[in-house]
Amino acid sequence: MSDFKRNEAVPLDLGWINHIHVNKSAADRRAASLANRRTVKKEYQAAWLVKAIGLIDLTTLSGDDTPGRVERLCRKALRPLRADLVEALGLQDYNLATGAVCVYHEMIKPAVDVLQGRLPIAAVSTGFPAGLTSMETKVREIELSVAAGASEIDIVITRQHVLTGNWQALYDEMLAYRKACGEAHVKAILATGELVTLENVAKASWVCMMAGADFIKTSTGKEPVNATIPVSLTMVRAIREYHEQTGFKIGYKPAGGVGTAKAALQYLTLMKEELGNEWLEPHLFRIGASSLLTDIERQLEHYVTGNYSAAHRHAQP
Ligand SMILES: O=C[C@H](O)COP(=O)(O)O
Repeated sequence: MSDFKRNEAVPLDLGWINHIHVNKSAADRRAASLANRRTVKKEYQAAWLVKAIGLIDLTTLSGDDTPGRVERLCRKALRPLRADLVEALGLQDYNLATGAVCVYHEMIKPAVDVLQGRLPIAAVSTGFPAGLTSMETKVREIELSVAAGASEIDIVITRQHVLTGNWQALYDEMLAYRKACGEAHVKAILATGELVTLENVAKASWVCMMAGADFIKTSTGKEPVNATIPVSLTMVRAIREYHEQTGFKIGYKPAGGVGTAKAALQYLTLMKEELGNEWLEPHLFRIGASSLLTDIERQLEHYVTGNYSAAHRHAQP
């Protein structure tokens, strides 16, 4: 991470944005092939699942969240696996924890109380999940979340800017959010399930990166369709090309509906194949998920009790 240079806004190039084209059937074919990949050999899958734990933004974003639930989530984030599993996997000397926790603004304080700086806190701001409060309210929400102790802010973009092709408005919005975040890293949630086409997903990815987003993230988890492999392929290829053109490395966060070890392995494989090992670290890759850790723990338990092959019959990356 030593040569890591945080993204900075670059001028919006509308000529470039308007010419972006995505070959949907090629993306679909590539996505279908990913399910059969053998990049990660079976014997390494347990190690990859342990790695995946460190990439999770362990999330609770429910209307009935309470301080008690968030405190429990944070304790789980600090000790993601049961002690017997840690011992069986030989991980006693490894400081295993999730990448971060992700909560609503009102739940930052209980998270701060438990984590005490040991893990980053990501807060969803800007009128999550629809993002349809006033711009003034959204910017203020970011400022309050940063002041409360969030070091990462997951913003939601205004979907109508994409749906009406108003790229300048999206760029200006993202610039304002990035400025309000200050030193806190900003993840731009595109809500891809509401953007209709992969072309829109690609264009929105580019505009948000050009306006200074540190990460681009698929979904809030509240849209009818959340993270998918074709959408992810489109976004990580935009990240790859943005890096080639500007030298800035942007992180990627699939989120919403990523609930199985099998899905996590597919996303790790995708990142490795499209962007390389460097993008398998928490400063460039997170998986936003509320239930994934439970399934990973279950699969690792099968692994240490010898039932791993059976458990992973359908989980080949
Ligand atoms: O940002 C994270 C998502 O809201 C989590 O979605 P999930 O509950 O489907 O895992």
